[in-house]
Formats: sequence, structure tokens, C-alpha cells
Amino acid sequence: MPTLTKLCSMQEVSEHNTKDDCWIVIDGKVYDVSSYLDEHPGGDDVILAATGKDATDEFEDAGHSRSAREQMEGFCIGELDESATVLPELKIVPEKQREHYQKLIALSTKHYWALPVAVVATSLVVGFIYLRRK
Ligand code: HEM
Repeated sequence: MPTLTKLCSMQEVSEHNTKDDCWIVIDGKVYDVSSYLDEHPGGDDVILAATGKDATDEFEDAGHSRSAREQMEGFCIGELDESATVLPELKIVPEKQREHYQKLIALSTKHYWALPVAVVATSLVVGFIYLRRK
């Protein structure tokens, strides 16, 4: 049977992030709490700060009562479309910048031999002085 539930992407939800138009995501469900912000006993700022992301942890951390949870169901407008997760855009580094980074890495690895050589040289000098004193 086809579902009548509205599916919303996180991108779409995050566009509703103002006092007059506020959607939040809790436990995979999308809630339009615009009309409830002024009445919310925990204040509107906490809810506004929870827009554009999954607010389940913040909601649970506040230890909401059973009646708060029942009240919440009245604001449900749909479900989060998990398949529409936005992949982070890959940053393409320009050729010149890439060459610059490669040179920097090559330059810094050039001196890796210095520390072990310094340790061995110091041990030799200390050993030599110790043997001469005996
Ligand atoms: C539709 C969604 C929500 C409803 C209906 C709702 C309802 C309520 C209610 C009725 C209370 C009073 C205490 C209780 O009965 O549990 C409350 C307190 C509170 N809520 Fe919400 N809430 C919602 C969403 C959120 C969200 C998303 C957050 C956090 C990001 C949040 C944070 C808090 C905090 C911090 C308190 C105060 C707790 C205290 O002072 O003890 N609420 N909420």
C-alpha cells in the first residue's frame, strides 16, 4: 500500500530555521513547531538551535515527559528521507596548489634522517668520552 507520509530531506528541513517557520527532526520524524515555539516551556532558542540537524539527542537530554511526547505528535508533518543524505562536496585543489603541497611534504620528509643521526652521534661522543676517562 502506498504511504501518504511526506518524505523530507535534511536539506529541505534545514531551510525552515526561523521563528516563523521552524521544522525539527526527532527520531526520524519531521515536526513543524512554528506555532509552538512561543509556548515551549524550554524556550524557543533551544529549538531554533536544533534546526538543520537531527535533534533527537537534545530532545532526549531534556528529559521530556510523556505528555510532552504526546503533544509533539500533533506537530508531525512527515519523515526524514534518509536516502537523500547530501554527500559533502569534494574540494578540487588547483594544480599549482597541489604542486606546492607536494613540494612542502617532500621538503619536510627530507630531514627525517637528522634525528636518528643526531642520537647516534651523541651516543658515540658520550661513549668515547666515557672510555677516555677510564
Ligand atoms: C515538538 C517538539 C517539542 C515539544 C512538544 C516539547 C515540549 C516540552 C514540554 C511540554 C516541556 C516541559 C517539561 C515536560 O513536560 O517535559 C519541555 C521542556 C523542555 N524542552 Fe521541549 N519540546 C519539544 C522539543 C524540544 C527540543 C527539540 C528541545 C531541544 C533541542 C527541547 C528542549 C527542552 C528543554 C531544555 C526543556 C526544559 C527542561 C527543564 O527546564 O526542565 N524541546 N518541552
